[in-house]
Amino acid sequence: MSLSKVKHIVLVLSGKGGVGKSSVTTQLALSLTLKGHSVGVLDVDLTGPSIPRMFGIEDAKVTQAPGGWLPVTVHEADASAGLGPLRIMSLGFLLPRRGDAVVWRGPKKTAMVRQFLTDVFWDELDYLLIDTPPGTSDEHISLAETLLQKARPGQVAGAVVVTTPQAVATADVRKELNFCAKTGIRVLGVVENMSGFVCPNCSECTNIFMSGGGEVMARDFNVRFLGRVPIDPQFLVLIETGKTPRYPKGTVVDGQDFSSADGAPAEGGESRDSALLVHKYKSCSLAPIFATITADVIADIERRQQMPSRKG
Ligand SMILES: Nc1ncnc2c1ncn2[C@@H]1O[C@H](COP(=O)(O)OP(=O)(O)OP(=O)(O)O)[C@@H](O)[C@H]1O
Ligand code: SF4
Repeated sequence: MSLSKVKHIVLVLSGKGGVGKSSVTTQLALSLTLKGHSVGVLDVDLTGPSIPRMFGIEDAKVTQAPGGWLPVTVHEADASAGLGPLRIMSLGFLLPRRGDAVVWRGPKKTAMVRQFLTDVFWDELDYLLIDTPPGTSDEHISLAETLLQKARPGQVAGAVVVTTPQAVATADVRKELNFCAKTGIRVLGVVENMSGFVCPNCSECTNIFMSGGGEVMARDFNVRFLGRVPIDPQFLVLIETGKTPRYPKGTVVDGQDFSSADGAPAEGGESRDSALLVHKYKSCSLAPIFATITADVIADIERRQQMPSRKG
């Protein structure tokens, strides 16, 4: 069975589209591999699979093997660099026009989600991150049901819920948290994305929307608040063009100085080689923020694993 070699499954959820669920999935995956873990990403966002684009592997081909579809490798493990391997499977690889949204009706979508969970051949993985469609739609419910049926007890570690300062004001995120409670999926924590802005022109990180709502909401639902992630246009540049992030002198994000040295060549240059993404990401102002979020999530999962399982 495709999930049998996977240690922990983590869902990435958002009540609303466009809040940065795929970029959070991408950065969690990169951070986990930078900590030496073997990681898979399964993109079942049928509303517009964006994971292949984020990793710069839109043109990759998936092959069918006796064990199922073989995921695409972004980079292999590198023991000398303490790097774990990263593999991706996305519905986007199977669409004739990459980036298209799927217009199938309910039953076909449900069948596809089931097939995705059972027919992808994952090798040994410490973490499988699942990028889910936004909302609490049919795909969601089907995904949650199938996942809980197919997974071993305790294999689904829980969900990271992504929101933005504006989305907190809507009912969508609360709906998502209620959905988790109803389906029995533990919430690992809430990430408030697009919380502030790392300006490319001066060294300020400015709060352009009210921030802090995610933390209040997490408290209301008695779940962990994992942190605030600012909008960093350099992250977009990295994803869209493959250019290593560069910052004006004096740029301090989350207490860390990111000023780029004048004239110094950027690591990895401007090559679109997806294997270099993880190395370039280390220069991004969001990397230390995600390193902390990831460490928190790992610690929580490991702590729970050590707790004696409750019977009955
Ligand atoms: N913190 C951030 N800094 C800079 N750009 C960001 C950040 N978060 C998200 N983005 C960008 O905003 C856009 C939307 O983000 P993303 O695709 O991750 O959202 P999503 O919630 O997965 O959307 P969808 O509902 O379409 O799946 C992307 O271009 C992404 O790169
Ligand atoms: S942070 Fe500075 S450069 Fe950026 S928009 Fe604000 S004032 Fe302008």
